[in-house]
This record gives sequence, C-alpha cells and structure tokens, in this order.
Amino acid sequence: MNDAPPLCPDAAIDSLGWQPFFAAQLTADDTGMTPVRIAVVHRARLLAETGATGGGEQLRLAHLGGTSDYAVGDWVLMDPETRSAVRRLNRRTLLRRRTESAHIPQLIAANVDTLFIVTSCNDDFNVARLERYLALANEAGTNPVIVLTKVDQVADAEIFRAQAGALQRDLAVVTLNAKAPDAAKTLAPWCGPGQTVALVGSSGVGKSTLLNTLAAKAPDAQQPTGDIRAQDAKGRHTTTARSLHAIQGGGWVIDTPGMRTLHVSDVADGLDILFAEITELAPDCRFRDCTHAHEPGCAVQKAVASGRLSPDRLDRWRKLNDENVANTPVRTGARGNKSDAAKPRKR
Ligand SMILES: Nc1nc2c(ncn2[C@@H]2O[C@H](COP(=O)(O)OP(=O)(O)OP(=O)(O)O)[C@@H](O)[C@H]2O)c(=O)[nH]1
Ligand SMILES: [Zn+2]
Repeated sequence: MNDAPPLCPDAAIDSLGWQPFFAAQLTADDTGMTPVRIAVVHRARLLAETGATGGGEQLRLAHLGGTSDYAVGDWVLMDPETRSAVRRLNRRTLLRRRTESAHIPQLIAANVDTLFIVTSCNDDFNVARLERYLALANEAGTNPVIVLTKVDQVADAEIFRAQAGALQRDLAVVTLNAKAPDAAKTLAPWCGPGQTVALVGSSGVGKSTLLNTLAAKAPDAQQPTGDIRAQDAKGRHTTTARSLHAIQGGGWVIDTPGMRTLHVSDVADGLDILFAEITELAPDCRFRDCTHAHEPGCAVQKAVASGRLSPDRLDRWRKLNDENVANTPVRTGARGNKSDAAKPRKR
C-alpha cells in the first residue's frame, strides 16, 4: 500500500447514503473504481444505483460464486470499464435472520439507518412479535421506529401507541394512515437526504402502501399493494423481493416481503438493549448465573414482586432468550472467536 490519496468519489453519491465510514475503507488501490449501491439482488446478477445519473446499473460479478454475499443497501466498488463488482465494502449495519431450514443467516438489508417496524391497529398488533423485530433492529445497529398503520380504522389509537412505546427505552412510535399523503410527512424526520430506511412487518400491514407514498416514482412503476392482489387473486404475499427505492425529496427506502414468523437467533446484544431493565438488574442477583426463575436473592424476581417489572414481560424475555440460545450456533476455537456470531448468554 502506498501513501497516495484515497479515491475521492463524486459528491452526488452523498445523497445515496455514502458516509465517512465507507470512505475510510478506500485505499490507493481503489483509485478509478466507482462506489455504487446495491438496489436489487437477483440470483445471478446485481442491480445498483450509481447516484450520478440517478439511474440503475446492471453489475457483472467479478468472481464466480453468485450473489449470496450481497444485500440490498450494500456499497460495492465497481470497475467502470468492465461494469463488474470488484469489492464489497464493510457494512455499517446489517439486518439478517436465520430461517428454520437455513444454516447461514439470510441477509435482509445492509446499511439501514432506521428500521420502520410496521404493524396495524388491529389483530396484527402483538407486543411479543414487535419485540422480535426490535431485537433484530438492535442487533443490526439500526434505529427502530414502530409505525402503526390503519389508524383511520380505529376510534382510538392511543392504546396501541402506549403499548408499543413501553417496549423499549426511548423508542419512537408513530401512528398514521398509510394511504394518506401526509404519511410521508410523519415519517420525514427519518427520511432526509442520504438516510436509508427499511420497512419490515407482517403481510398486509401496509408496507407497500407506505413505500408508494414515500417513493419518488410514477404511479405506473409502483409496488402492487394488497388491493391489486385481491383483484387478480394471485399469491399470498404481494411483495416478493427486496429492493431499494428513492424517497421523494430525500433518502432511500428498502421494502421487504411480509414475514410470517420471525425466529430469533444471533441477537444476544439486541435482547440486552430491548430488555434493558432486566439486563441492568441481573448484576444485583445473588448468583452470577441466575436464571431469574427460582433462585433466592434474585433482583429480577424482586422487581416482579414489587410491581416494578411485569411478569408478562419477564416471560417474554425468557422465551426469546431461550429461543435465541437454542437457535444460535456455538462456535469454538480461534475461528469461532473471531466470528461475529452471537454467543449464547448466561442468564
Ligand atoms: N384504511 C387503511 N388501509 C390501509 C392502510 N395501510 C394499508 N392499507 C390497506 O391494506 C392492504 C394491504 O396493504 P399492503 O401495502 O399491500 O400491505 P404489505 O404490508 O405491503 O403486504 P405484503 O406486500 O404482503 O407484505 C391494502 O388493501 C392497503 O390499501 C391504512 O393505514 N389504512
Ligand atoms: Zn436473578
């Protein structure tokens, strides 16, 4: 490596979400390369946003091995002559989940600043499921915001808002009608230039509707929503692929297909943040490996007895924690120590 100044990319990419974190990874060897952002990941090809023209670019893969290591939102250095992806830059944040059958976590989205966890003010609303998404967001390093849709269909959304707001310290919660144009204004604080948001939630809660409200694109290019799906009665899920879309007057939004069930794994740190009130009590327990179930001198049980901690919340913590330990592979040896996989935590 020599001391030549690193590549100075075009200022236009700032609006694509380029940050000093990515610039710091460039070396003199990267001179002449163009940073681009992955917009769509197909099995054998990648589509990227270049920022300069605002247009999409089809990327060739420089190496054999497919696209499984790429996520929507990734920054990649492209060779402008061959149009091939030369190097993927390290991620600032990474949302991923392990499906029941998969050994390797599935990548949901990379370099997301804010995760909009979408649920509606109806039967979809479920605090235990919201906690799963919060653990995922915390672990990824993204800022979670609970977005309660279909506020136009209930007399009073306050009860939903209050329950959601109690799930994690300093958690932002917004209520809106996803079909109303002012929904974009409600979400604007997180959607400024260069900001990246992602939408997650069950099928039918209004993610595609929100995407269409936020996105700066013509109506004929819009994401089909449940309304349209109902007409042609095809498929269970309206949204089938993840993709990056420009937000009107600002940042970028990543849509994700509705998730039926979200199993937790590799989220020990995310759970510690979510359940901070329990995490902080644990050092006061008499036993270092207290399970907060039956031990004498348990500070967590004491908090339940005095009414400071709800027994339901403690039950949900226990269930998620046990599931996380069961689903997170234990790696041993030097390689395992270097891995970013979460280790099972003692309780
Ligand atoms: N009244 C009302 N209807 C809504 C609201 N948000 C979504 N809808 C409707 O709910 C249905 C489902 O919305 P979608 O946007 O397709 O839901 P989705 O989350 O994208 O679903 P998947 O693509 O299956 O993951 C559609 O008929 C929307 O028009 C809302 O805030 N108020
Ligand atoms: Zn205890």
